[in-house]
Amino acid sequence: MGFLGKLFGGASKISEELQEAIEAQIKTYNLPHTEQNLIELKALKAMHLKGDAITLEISLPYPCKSLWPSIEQNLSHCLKQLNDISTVSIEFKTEIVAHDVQKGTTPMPNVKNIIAVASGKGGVGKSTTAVNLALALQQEGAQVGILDADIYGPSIPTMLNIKDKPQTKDGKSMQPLEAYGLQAMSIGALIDEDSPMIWRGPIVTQTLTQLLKETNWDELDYLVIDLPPGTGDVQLTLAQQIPVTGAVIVTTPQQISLIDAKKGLKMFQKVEIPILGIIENMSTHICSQCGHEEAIFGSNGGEEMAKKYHVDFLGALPLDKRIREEADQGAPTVTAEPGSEIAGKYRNIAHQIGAQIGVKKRNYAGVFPEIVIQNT
Ligand SMILES: Nc1ncnc2c1ncn2[C@@H]1O[C@H](COP(=O)(O)OP(=O)(O)OP(=O)(O)O)[C@@H](O)[C@H]1O
Repeated sequence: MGFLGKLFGGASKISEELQEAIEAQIKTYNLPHTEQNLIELKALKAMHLKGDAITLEISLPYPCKSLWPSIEQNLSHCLKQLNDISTVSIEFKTEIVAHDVQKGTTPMPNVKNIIAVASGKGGVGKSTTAVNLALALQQEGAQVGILDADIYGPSIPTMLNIKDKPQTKDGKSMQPLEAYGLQAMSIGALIDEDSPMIWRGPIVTQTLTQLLKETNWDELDYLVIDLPPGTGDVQLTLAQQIPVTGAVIVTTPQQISLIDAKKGLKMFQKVEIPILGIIENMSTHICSQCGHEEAIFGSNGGEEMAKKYHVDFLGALPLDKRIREEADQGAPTVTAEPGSEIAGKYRNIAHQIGAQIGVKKRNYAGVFPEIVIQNT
């Protein structure tokens, strides 16, 4: 007896044979960026069969709204292979849960998953990548926050055009700032733009941990943290103290950046934070005048590094004037030009990150999915 049959074999009016056939068809399709089907992902919540029309209620564990039409098409194709089914409709929802964090840390009650964005070297585009990814995750259906922990160059308020200072309701905690549907907090919002950051390590880590914990994040699925560049004591302490679900490393393809990115990778491995993957930024430059493509910083460094260290290569972003201009103007590319090829690249990376987290171990005992079959 199959999975659906085991649950409802006695009570359901649908023949056991049809249940098994439906289950077998569903199992032939793996969801994008995962190697799991709806049943393995515990994403199938209910099925209704009326005559030869079937409706599936599915709840995906990662945000991918722009992929829903193709998922629907693929599942319809699989189910329509059965003689008993001629119409398939799907009701989608996104339901992101909290996943495991590294040993020695406790998950935050109002933040389900923290994604740390790091780079070994400064200036490789870590903040630009972090903010575009946060926006992409949010556009795809998640509740997202961004914490600008880049003490040496807090740039998120500029990139999100945030001019307000954080407010407090109780004198103890701060309300997150808001932009484009994102919740945001930045060390930059609390300090004078022109004051040099000459704090010592322990003060930096204490301030950042406070900033994280004393912001009233509102039920976040993901909090993206833009870490300070480098792999020194500050970064190591943060990696040990912040409950992180996974880390993303941003690098340019050039050797000098890759050497530092490897140090970053090893730092996360040391504190047992899973690496979600490597992003190669400023991969190639496409001339806005003649369209000529040039690998200014060398080619494929990030991809080769990912292969060597057995981590995922999440994708490459070109060195493109628009990415800089739009971030400088306070509307990052994913928001300014959501239909552009570049925004598509950020979205693709966001899907992979979400999917990787979605298949990780949950930080509570997984509940057996409640599947309801109705035959009306
Ligand atoms: N793919 C890209 N194409 C064009 N410009 C980019 C790209 N990525 C980032 N930039 C630009 O490069 C500059 C540095 O980017 P960013 O501030 O994101 O780097 P960073 O790694 O966070 O730096 P730091 O951590 O040292 O503050 C910015 O002016 C940004 O607009």
